[in-house]
Amino acid sequence: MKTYMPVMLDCWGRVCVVVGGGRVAERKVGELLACSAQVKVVSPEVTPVLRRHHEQGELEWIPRGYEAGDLAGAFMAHAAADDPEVNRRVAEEARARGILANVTDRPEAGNFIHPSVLRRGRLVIAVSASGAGPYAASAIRKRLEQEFGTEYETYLDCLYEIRKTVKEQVCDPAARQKLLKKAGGPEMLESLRQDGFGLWSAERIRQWIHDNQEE
Ligand SMILES: C[C@@]1(CC(=O)O)C2=NC(=C\c3[nH]c(c(CCC(=O)O)c3CC(=O)O)Cc3[nH]c(c(CC(=O)O)c3CCC(=O)O)/C=C3\N/C(=C\2)[C@@H](CCC(=O)O)[C@]3(C)CC(=O)O)/[C@H]1CCC(=O)O
Ligand SMILES: NC(=O)c1ccc[n+]([C@@H]2O[C@H](COP(=O)([O-])OP(=O)(O)OC[C@H]3O[C@@H](n4cnc5c(N)ncnc54)[C@H](O)[C@@H]3O)[C@@H](O)[C@H]2O)c1
Repeated sequence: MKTYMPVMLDCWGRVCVVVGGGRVAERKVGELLACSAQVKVVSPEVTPVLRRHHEQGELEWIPRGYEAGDLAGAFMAHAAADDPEVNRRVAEEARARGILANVTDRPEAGNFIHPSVLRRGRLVIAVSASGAGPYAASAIRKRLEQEFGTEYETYLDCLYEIRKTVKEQVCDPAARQKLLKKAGGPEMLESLRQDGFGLWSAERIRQWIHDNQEE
């Protein structure tokens, strides 16, 4: 069985080329735009959603078929045309350039696959069936959607601020570690729940540090 390495890629501002402009390309572009990639779509035709992204200046659309050289300067490529021969050529160019490639009709020709993704602000839950079947990954993601509600977005925003303040204000490594461990634990989620998931003020954070340092 093939096992994959899960990673969180920083695509911000990096050129990511998507060859094809259909339903599958649209899904992959959605994920790329969510992480602020610089998206370039090469396809004679695109879906209305992709066209709208283009008109709003959110991506570059090259309205023609793929040509060798289209991947120049790219960080990542997606081969999502409905022509296997085109996808094969895209995969080949990506391999020759040593860049990341997702090949939608023949995953083994590329070097990464997409998980099913649940986002709650900073919380990202990615589910993969490692190629066994996208419906299974999607169904598991939908179950997790029930458990991890929108409150997790505020929870992690708060945690981010608390961690920043602790790192600025608490010099002793042992005390710092104790606080950070506590902040990441289940009690913090409960405290925030009791406060109605409002973002804590700087004063409230200082108070929390003070209360929990003295214990
Ligand atoms: C999770 C998700 C993420 C995303 O795409 O962003 C995703 N596919 C999704 C949907 C979906 N895919 C397919 C259908 C039609 C139904 C069906 O055929 O079953 C639907 C349903 C729909 O479209 O509604 C068909 C399909 N998929 C692949 C092939 C080729 C092959 O397996 O050889 C074929 C046959 C094509 C054909 O022959 O026509 C390949 C891949 N699809 C993957 C991911 C990767 C493995 C993921 C894993 O196993 O964990 C992998 C390997 C590569 C990749 O794409 O990265 C997303 C769900 C998002 C969500 O709902 O949350
Ligand atoms: N991995 C997945 O999640 C997944 C899911 C379903 C289907 N697929 C596969 O993905 C591919 C695309 O499926 P779809 O449903 O988006 O198809 P689609 O018919 O909706 O879109 C195909 C797109 O490819 C474009 N295209 C055609 N020739 C091209 C060329 N020479 N250069 C660039 N673009 C070209 C078309 O203009 C169109 O925009 C198919 O090969 C399909 O088997 C993958």
